[in-house]
Amino acid sequence: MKRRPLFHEHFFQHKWSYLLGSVLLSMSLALQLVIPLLLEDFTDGIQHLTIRVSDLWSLAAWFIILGLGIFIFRSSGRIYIFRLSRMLERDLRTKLFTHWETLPAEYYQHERIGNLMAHAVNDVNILRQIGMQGVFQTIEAMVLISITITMMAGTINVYLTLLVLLPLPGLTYLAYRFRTSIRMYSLRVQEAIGTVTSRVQEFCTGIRIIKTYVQEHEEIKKFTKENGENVKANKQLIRSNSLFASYSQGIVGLSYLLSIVFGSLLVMKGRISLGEFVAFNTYLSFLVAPIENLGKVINLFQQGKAADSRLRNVLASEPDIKDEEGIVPLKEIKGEIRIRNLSFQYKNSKGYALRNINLTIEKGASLAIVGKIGSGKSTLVNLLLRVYNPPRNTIFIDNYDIRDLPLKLLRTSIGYVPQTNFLFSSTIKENIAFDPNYYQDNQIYKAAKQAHVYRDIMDFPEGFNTALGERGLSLSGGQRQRVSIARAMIKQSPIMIFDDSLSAVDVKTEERILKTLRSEIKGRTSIIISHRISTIQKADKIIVLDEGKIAEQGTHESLLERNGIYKNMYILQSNEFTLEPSTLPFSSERTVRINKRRS
Ligand SMILES: Nc1ncnc2c1ncn2[C@@H]1O[C@H](COP(=O)(O)OP(=O)(O)OP(=O)(O)O)[C@@H](O)[C@H]1O
Repeated sequence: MKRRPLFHEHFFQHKWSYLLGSVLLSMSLALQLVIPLLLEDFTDGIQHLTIRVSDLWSLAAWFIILGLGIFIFRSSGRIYIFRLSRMLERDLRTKLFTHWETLPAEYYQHERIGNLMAHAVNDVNILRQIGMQGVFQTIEAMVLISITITMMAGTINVYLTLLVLLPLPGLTYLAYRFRTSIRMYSLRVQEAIGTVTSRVQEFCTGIRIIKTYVQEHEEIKKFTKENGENVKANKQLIRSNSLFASYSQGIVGLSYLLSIVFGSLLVMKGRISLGEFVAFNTYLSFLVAPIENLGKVINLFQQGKAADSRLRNVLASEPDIKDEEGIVPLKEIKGEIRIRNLSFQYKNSKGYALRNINLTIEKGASLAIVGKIGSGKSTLVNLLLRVYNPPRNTIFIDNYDIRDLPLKLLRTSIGYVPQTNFLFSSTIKENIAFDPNYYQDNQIYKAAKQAHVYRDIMDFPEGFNTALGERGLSLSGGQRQRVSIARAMIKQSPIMIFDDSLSAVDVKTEERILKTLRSEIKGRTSIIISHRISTIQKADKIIVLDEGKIAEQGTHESLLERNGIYKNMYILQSNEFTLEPSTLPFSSERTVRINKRRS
């Protein structure tokens, strides 16, 4: 279904508030239009010497009263309308953020962060400006132009009014002519800002690599080029906007010229009084700003249209990983996992990441996955978590196809420590208790102790309240991993997944953590991925993945008997160097060389 422009949605939702704001603003404009009438009387009074000193005082009093009235109504109308535009800004950002949270991981692989930021910042800002200046100046222009023209024609001279208005339809023509170019250039500006923002974001994230690889110059070159594109796009937009504004002023100037020449003639012929001539030109001066603003507003609406359509495109992207129709209203998961004939191919990839996987993990059992880099280990757990959707009828938990389980239940039932440990810019405590459930301090401390990071945290200046991230403390790789483990442990989930979660800690710490984890996760189903045999050798079952297939499976002992990939890995990682090269399975020169080097 085609979605209504976002600004329309907001406008209709708040139509009564906008009406009230318009009424307040219109009242201030109506008061403003009394001024030329006072000036007319005053000028005619001076010309005919009928004015007295007391009239001057009353005129001054009128001006003060009018000024106060204009001030009160205008500022309250302005505050009212501007407040609505801030609400629009808030609602749009919330809508975007909420929508982004529903989108799958895949979406973020294809979208540049800079583009997403440009949507959240620039596009939303443009729509806010429409709600602010756009609405305010449109109301002002419509009210002022219509009443002013009525006053000019009704109270002074209809022919002179028609004459000075003659050039003004040219403004509509101009707006039409510039419409396409302004919209096109503003789209280019927004895209260019997206690119520059992405570059800055990438630069900040990768600053260490850039410096260590001495790529500063190259990065500056790329940035300068993209920044230049941004300036070029802006220049084109400014050129269009300026040309439009200058032509508009020319048209307004022509109206003035006509008013002065023909108005003076009418005064000389006695068809209008000098006071009326002054009042007429004052009215005309009231028309200049709104007519000019109308031009700017038309351009702003063009930019808004582009921003609105970009935002609607973002909001139209459908999350393909969501609760599907007919989900089983299960409340709890026990933890038996069955995988049947699972093959999986990423959308943008040619080959299969997983091929014909068949596997059962009993409730409470532990499974270890080893395999070369890129053999499909993380893919398997990502499918289990439905970060990507597995094909139907391939992965079952407690005999339910995971596609039929409520997504929230599935994910809250899995304590997951990912390969890349992301910590938020908040306190350590908040990073550990990162879950919909509320946790007491002692539960947080317990999880930290289980992950063997409690002592490290207590050594930090503010313990668990120490801030991490941009303006806080940086943790070592091993500390990050252990905080991530604590985050997963606190959930007490029936299924635990550790994806290469101990790679950054030394072997001794690893041993201690594993010992604690084994006793803490007893009775829960666990999956441990690792490149280190030492991490996984005590698992109930070990599978060896090779190019997406299960090449071997069994216990540590049974796999060592097989003289296969697992045993080869074991020997390579083992510190036993007494083995003769001839006894090594797949013994290669490289294996022998490594062993010699070690000894
Ligand atoms: N999002 C993705 N899109 C396309 N291909 C992907 C994606 N993620 C992984 N792959 C590919 O799928 C294959 C398996 O990757 P996966 O990350 O599961 O391997 P892994 O065994 O976990 O590797 P590692 O030990 O390095 O973590 C690889 O060939 C990888 O390039």
